[in-house]
Amino acid sequence: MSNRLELLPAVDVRDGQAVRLVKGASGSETSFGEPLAAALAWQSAGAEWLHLVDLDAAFGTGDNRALVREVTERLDIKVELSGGIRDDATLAAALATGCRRVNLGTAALETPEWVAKVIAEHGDRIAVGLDVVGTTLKGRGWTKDGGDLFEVLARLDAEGCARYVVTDVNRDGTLTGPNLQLLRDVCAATDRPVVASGGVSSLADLRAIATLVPEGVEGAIVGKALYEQKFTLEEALEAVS
Ligand SMILES: O=C(O)c1ccccc1NCC(=O)[C@H](O)[C@H](O)COP(=O)(O)O
Repeated sequence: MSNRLELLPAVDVRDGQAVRLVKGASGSETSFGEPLAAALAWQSAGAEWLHLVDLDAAFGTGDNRALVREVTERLDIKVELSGGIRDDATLAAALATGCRRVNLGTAALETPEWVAKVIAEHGDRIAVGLDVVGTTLKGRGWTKDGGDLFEVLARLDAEGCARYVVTDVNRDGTLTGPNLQLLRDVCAATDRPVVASGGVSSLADLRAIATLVPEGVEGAIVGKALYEQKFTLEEALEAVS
């Protein structure tokens, strides 16, 4: 494991547009234009990863599959793909985009046998998104309760899950800072790498997350702070280098 925090700028897509939500709530979108333009801008700024979310697929309001495939194909950097990947067909379509890995969320809560099977088949191309309010997991676009964080984490660890993307839903898109205690608690409960998501507002937040690399935090997803120009991606990469 590297001792440098990886940064994953986020492009969340709703109805063909790059958007930011507040606490993941459907209807709270602010639009930031073309997803491909945003992704190419992060790549030019030095990103090694893109976190790409199909929000329509996550919410069950359609999908942006063609656009997600186009973005993934046009980039040279690694892509982590999230949103609505819940069965063989959606997983096959997601992996066929050429993304480096996918995040499963709802499926880990609702169809655990299938998730165990695809973890066994695809190894570290599968990550699980642990999206929580308190210690209650959220599925179906973060709208439905789905069990206890630490019980599900223990089960996924036993099944060989390679990596977790941990989001405090109440911080997501709020620019109120990451939930560092949640990240510490998850790292204490698993030996798998953790990607932090939600709430980053400043370079100080990124430096604070970087102090958790020795505990198991591997990366941090950054969305709204970049779109609202709280700092540039170049500054962020410098801050964690
Ligand atoms: O990732 C999902 O599947 C998802 C589902 C429903 C609502 C939101 C979802 N993801 C949001 C993100 O991954 C954000 O891009 C990320 O947490 C960045 O948050 P922030 O830096 O606070 O804008």
